[in-house]
Amino acid sequence: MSAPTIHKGLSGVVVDTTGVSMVNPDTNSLTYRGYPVQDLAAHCGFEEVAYLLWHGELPTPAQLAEQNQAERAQRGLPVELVMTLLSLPETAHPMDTLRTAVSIIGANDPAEDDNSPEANQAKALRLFAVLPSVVALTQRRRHGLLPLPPRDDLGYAENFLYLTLGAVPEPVIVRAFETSLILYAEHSFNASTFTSRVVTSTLSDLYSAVTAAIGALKGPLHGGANEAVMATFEEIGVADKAEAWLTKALADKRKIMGFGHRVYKKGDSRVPTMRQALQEVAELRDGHELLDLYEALAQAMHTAKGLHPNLDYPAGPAYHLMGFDTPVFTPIFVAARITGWTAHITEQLAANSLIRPSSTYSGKPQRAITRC
Ligand SMILES: CC(=O)SCCNC(=O)CCNC(=O)[C@H](O)C(C)(C)COP(=O)(O)OP(=O)(O)OC[C@H]1O[C@@H](n2cnc3c(N)ncnc32)[C@H](O)[C@@H]1OP(=O)(O)O
Ligand SMILES: O=C([O-])CC(=O)C(=O)O
Repeated sequence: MSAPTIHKGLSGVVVDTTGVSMVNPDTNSLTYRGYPVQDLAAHCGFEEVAYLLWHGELPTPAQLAEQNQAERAQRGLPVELVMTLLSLPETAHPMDTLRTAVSIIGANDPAEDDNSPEANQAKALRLFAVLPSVVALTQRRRHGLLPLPPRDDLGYAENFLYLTLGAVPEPVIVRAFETSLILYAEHSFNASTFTSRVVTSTLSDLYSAVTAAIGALKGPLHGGANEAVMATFEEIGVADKAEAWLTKALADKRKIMGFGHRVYKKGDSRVPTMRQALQEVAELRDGHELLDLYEALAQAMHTAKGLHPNLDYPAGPAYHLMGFDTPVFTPIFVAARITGWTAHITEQLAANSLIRPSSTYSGKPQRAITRC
């Protein structure tokens, strides 16, 4: 019998179908429920995109109004949750705080184990509504500030920025932020989404699946890269030093965060839209030096390795210029991706099969016990 072929990292393995989104590396395209993500970023709000991912169609004005009303009503954090989150060490990474928050919200939900589509949609909307408050709490705590109460007169992106930064910024910043949320919302069977589907496939609950997905997203080979990109920029300093820095980093066999992708080999479909948003933020926030460094490193990386930036590369500096602290970049990604994760959890449950792949044994041959 010939040995089975092993696909390390499940690379190229098709494990299921999905109707949520399609990533096409040949045409460098990404569609959510059939709509190109660039069109959604140009014409829709993040709340509409969330509705689309959950329900399969863009909302009518009445459907959007109903969702917005329910979302705005659930933005606040219960006092006990705030107290528990503030009891975590100040050194806790905001991703750990976020993961803990989801776990606590789940433990307090009497419908936690109800896996009906209706109950899970209610949980998805609740997490969607509340996560910006948790992200904002983590940034404000870093500055010795208490959380602000959410504002139900503001849209999702505006309220998120207000809660974190203490004021609603210029419309250009709001739109660039909203663009990033739309681009981050969904990306087929990426590692964190797949994690959420694995957990769901055991018929566990939605909060457990999301908690696990947050853990998967935290790693620098996945969502954590948007924070690592900023660390790279800080290490390099100025554009003139990018090429020499890269030569040494590659000689040291370092991974350059924000470059490369498991699926896209000719460039990430979302980068041009986010690069444009970064440009607009940089023009408003005196970010020309950072933009020069961005271009210098991207050019050097292309020359040295033929590798293209992924979405984390423009998102990191854009968030920095908007006023976010680096440790909240990946939590912002969570707040956006909660829409995609929960759409996949619902899809997994609708046609479930336990996810349990096989392996080839590579350990010691069978042997007899001689010691105990
Ligand atoms: C939103 C997101 O999650 S997007 C991804 C964010 N992650 C990052 O930016 C982390 C940096 N990038 C990487 O580590 C990788 O490109 C990954 C993990 C994203 C994809 O990994 P893979 O699909 O396994 O990469 P792939 O097989 O295409 O790698 C080909 C070669 O390029 C190298 N390579 C790929 N990305 C990078 C990088 N960022 N820096 C240096 N070398 C790299 C690999 O080491 C490999 O080299 P080798 O053939 O000498 O071993
Ligand atoms: O698809 C992936 O592997 C990673 C990614 O870009 C995402 O999750 O947005």
